[in-house]
Amino acid sequence: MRNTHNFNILIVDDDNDYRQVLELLLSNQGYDTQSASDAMEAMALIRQHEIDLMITDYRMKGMDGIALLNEVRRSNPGISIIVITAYGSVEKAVEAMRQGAFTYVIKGSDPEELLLEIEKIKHFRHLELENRTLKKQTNQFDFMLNTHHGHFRHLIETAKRAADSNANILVLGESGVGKEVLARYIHQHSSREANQFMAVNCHVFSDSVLESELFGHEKGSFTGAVARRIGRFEAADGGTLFLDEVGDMPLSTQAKLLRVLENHEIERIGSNQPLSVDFRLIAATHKNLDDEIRKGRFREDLYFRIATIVLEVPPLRERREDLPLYIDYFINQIQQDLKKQVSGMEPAVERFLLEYRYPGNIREMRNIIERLIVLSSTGTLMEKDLPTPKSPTPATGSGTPESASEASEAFSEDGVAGSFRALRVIRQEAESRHIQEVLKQCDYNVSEASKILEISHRQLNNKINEYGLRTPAGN
Ligand SMILES: Nc1ncnc2c1ncn2[C@@H]1O[C@H](COP(=O)(O)OP(=O)(O)OP(=O)(O)O)[C@@H](O)[C@H]1O
Repeated sequence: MRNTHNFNILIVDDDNDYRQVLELLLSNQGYDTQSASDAMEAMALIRQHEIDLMITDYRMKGMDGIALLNEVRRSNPGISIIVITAYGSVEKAVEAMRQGAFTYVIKGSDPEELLLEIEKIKHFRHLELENRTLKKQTNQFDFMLNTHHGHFRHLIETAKRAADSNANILVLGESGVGKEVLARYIHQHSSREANQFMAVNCHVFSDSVLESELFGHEKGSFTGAVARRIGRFEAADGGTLFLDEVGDMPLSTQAKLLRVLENHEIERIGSNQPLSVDFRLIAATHKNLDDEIRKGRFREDLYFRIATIVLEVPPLRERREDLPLYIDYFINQIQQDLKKQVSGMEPAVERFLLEYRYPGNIREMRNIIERLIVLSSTGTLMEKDLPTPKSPTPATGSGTPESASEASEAFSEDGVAGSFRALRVIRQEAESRHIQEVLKQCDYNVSEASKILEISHRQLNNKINEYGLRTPAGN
């Protein structure tokens, strides 16, 4: 059974039988449904309920499906729309898509097709929500300009200036330094701000899926292509395309990307109709692309295309002067998010936060502070809730115990508190091994693995980064 909770679908059709069949089909899948036999009734229901998706017949007495679609797009632009049409009026349905319908479905076709389209809509809505949340976060990132680190300040100022141009930007830096945050910051300070920021992580898709993600495909262009799909290049039209982990892109896709950047045109897989696209590319990688070029794994001509401006984000451990700024920022943010008041921290916690080397960079600092706040029952951040051995090993090593032997050192270190920390380390190791095994089982398909592990796609990506797990393409 699909996870369909809290997804409210309005069915509009003057054909009672068809409407009832659809209602039955969708409520059997666990969706909440409302139904209306004409446009007026539909509009009344939209005013009363929070509707996520409207499925409307094209041809109806009175106001037809297209007029209803236009009315809903104007009054409730957040509602996704699918148009149902009879055989023979496909051009009209395509017109409906041009007017803003997500897709069309032919009456009497396999119901599984409709269910798949609904799944897709849910997926897109989820991405949009994530996008909005990240965008809200990005609004607060002007605090980055308060940096005390000369090179980082210069970098942010360059990013802001570069935002005005249309130049392709390459962001380099270790995992978790904030490359995506910087990319969003650039988008937000650019003239494309009102349009999409479309992020694609090249590392999480297998080679063929990556191409279909980027270019989209026509229905029937390969097994499993049950409906037309708009790719990310097209979806980023007018906005910014963020290609994360571009160093992991297979050579064949690199060649195709280069052509798109040269011609500003794409063809969906299974179509030979060129479509012009206009997006600004920001690419990012934690890899050393010079090395990759030398080893023949990255095209030099593509490098020159994507690297008009290169921004290299320094690791957090090289910006020690900024640690107090970030610590305060995250404590403020997280206490607001969790609605929990932080009254202070034990001196050992402060020492730790200021001396730790943060191999996972800003992402790791955020996680550590979040954990300290979640675990604190008194409002004071406590040493016992720190995730690693007490000594932060500021000068050498990563500061995170990486092996069972390090864990067992922590184990013998200081009685009960040490034992808890060691257990935590062992648990993290077990978790990392388990995730690696599941990934392997699923042939490194992150979506499939996240389902088995019962965590979100994003959480799994974070774990992959946190534990430095690499799929074969990343090795
Ligand atoms: N300047 C910043 N201000 C606030 N939070 C930040 C900042 N930079 C990074 N973060 C936090 O760190 C997390 C990681 O950032 P981001 O995803 O941008 O890093 P990344 O370098 O793109 O990582 P990866 O290479 O693993 O994709 C974000 O979710 C965000 O919470």
